[in-house]
This record gives sequence, structure tokens and C-alpha cells, in this order.
Amino acid sequence: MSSTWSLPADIEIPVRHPMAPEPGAQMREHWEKCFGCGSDQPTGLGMTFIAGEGLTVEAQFDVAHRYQGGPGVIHGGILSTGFDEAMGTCCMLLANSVVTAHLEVDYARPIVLGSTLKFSCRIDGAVRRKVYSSAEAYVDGSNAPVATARALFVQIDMDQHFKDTKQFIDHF
Ligand SMILES: CCCCCCCC/C=C\CCCCCCCC(=O)SCCNC(=O)CCNC(=O)[C@H](O)C(C)(C)COP(=O)(O)OP(=O)(O)OC[C@H]1O[C@@H](n2cnc3c(N)ncnc32)[C@H](O)[C@@H]1OP(=O)(O)O
Repeated sequence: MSSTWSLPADIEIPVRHPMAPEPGAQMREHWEKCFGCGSDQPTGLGMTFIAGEGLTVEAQFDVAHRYQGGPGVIHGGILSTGFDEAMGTCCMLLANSVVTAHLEVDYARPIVLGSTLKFSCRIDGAVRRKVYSSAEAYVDGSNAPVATARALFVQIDMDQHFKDTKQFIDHF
């Protein structure tokens, strides 16, 4: 891994929201039409999420053949989408709405179609509206990560952020 990513010196460990799902409980989709998690998005990844202890979340999805990049292996953009969704959902442990400001991925191993891809995610800390997260991805039978990622999410005001696209809420 060759990341130059570093956490800011003034980072603080945020408090898990008291209403966050209990460890072991499923975490909800943030938007039913979302490509990553939406239950009403048939071409999407259909990711699922389990709250872990502290500021952690486990996530997964099955690598369908339509996610193919090279012959027989996952497309790198799909893998980064999985990280984005899993780490973003991890930020929901703080009960804030966030969007991705920065995401970087190290691809360590090819991931074969038909695999179940599992993500271990955590919140590393927060500064003002910024929430820092990191994660690893695994496939069954592999002890070493097949990919790792780091990301910065920024808390938003939903009404303000989606003020120009509200028509999509009623569009479907
Ligand atoms: C797919 C949509 C999902 C919607 C989710 C709705 C909420 C649901 C709840 C929970 C979901 C969890 C699951 C989600 C999973 C999927 C998430 C995605 O894929 S989101 C789509 C892709 N991302 C965007 O489209 C953002 C586009 N960018 C922006 O809208 C703005 O740039 C934004 C909001 C990120 C920041 O803009 P400003 O005007 O509000 O604030 P400023 O002052 O610029 O930044 C705030 C702080 O962040 C730093 N910052 C911003 N961008 C940075 C960057 N790229 N690198 C480093 N620092 C950055 C700045 O330096 C500043 O830091 P200082 O507080 O001053 O220290």
C-alpha cells in the first residue's frame, strides 16, 4: 500500500449516537434508490450492513457478473463504490448525513466474480463537519485484505444539499 493519506493533528474521536443500531443489528439503507444500498434499485449492489462495536460497521455484497471489469474479475470502480457506501454507512453511527469529499483505494488482489466481498469499516475521527474513515475488503478464504481504502466524509444539511434535485424524490 502506498497511500500518502494522513489524519489531521486536531482529530477527535466522536461519540457513537445513542440511537445508533446496537452492535450486531442491521443498519438501514439511507435511500431506497441508492445504487449501493437501495432496496428499490434492482441494478444496484444491494449492499447490507451490520453495526459493530464502537464506531465500526461490517458490510458486504455479492460480486455479480454484471460488475465485471477485466475477464472474470470485478471492475475497480465497483469496488470503490462498495467502499464508498460501506464507509459512508459507517458514518451513520453518528446519526449525521454525510457525502463523500475524498476517497482513495489500494487494490491489492483481483476479485473474482461470484465472490462475496466483505468490508470492515471504522470511523477514525472527526474535525468539525469532517469525518474520517478507513476500511479493508476481504473475500472468503483470504486472511489478507484484497483492497484497502480511506475516505473523508463531510456532514451536510440534506435540504440544502439536495435543494435542486428534490424532484427525484417524487419522480419514481
Ligand atoms: C450518493 C449520494 C449519497 C447522498 C447521501 C445523503 C445523506 C445520507 C446519510 C448518510 C449516507 C451515508 C452513505 C453514503 C454513501 C455514498 C456517499 C456518496 O457517494 S456522496 C456522492 C459523492 N459526493 C458528492 O457529491 C459531494 C460533492 N461535494 C460537495 O458537495 C462539497 O464539496 C462538500 C459538501 C463535500 C463540501 O462543501 P462545503 O461547501 O459544504 O464545505 P467546505 O468548506 O468546502 O468543506 C468542509 C471541510 O471539508 C474539507 N474538504 C472538503 N473537500 C475536501 C477534499 N476533497 N479533501 C480534503 N478536505 C476536503 C474542507 O477543507 C473543509 O475543511 P475545514 O473544516 O475548513 O478544515
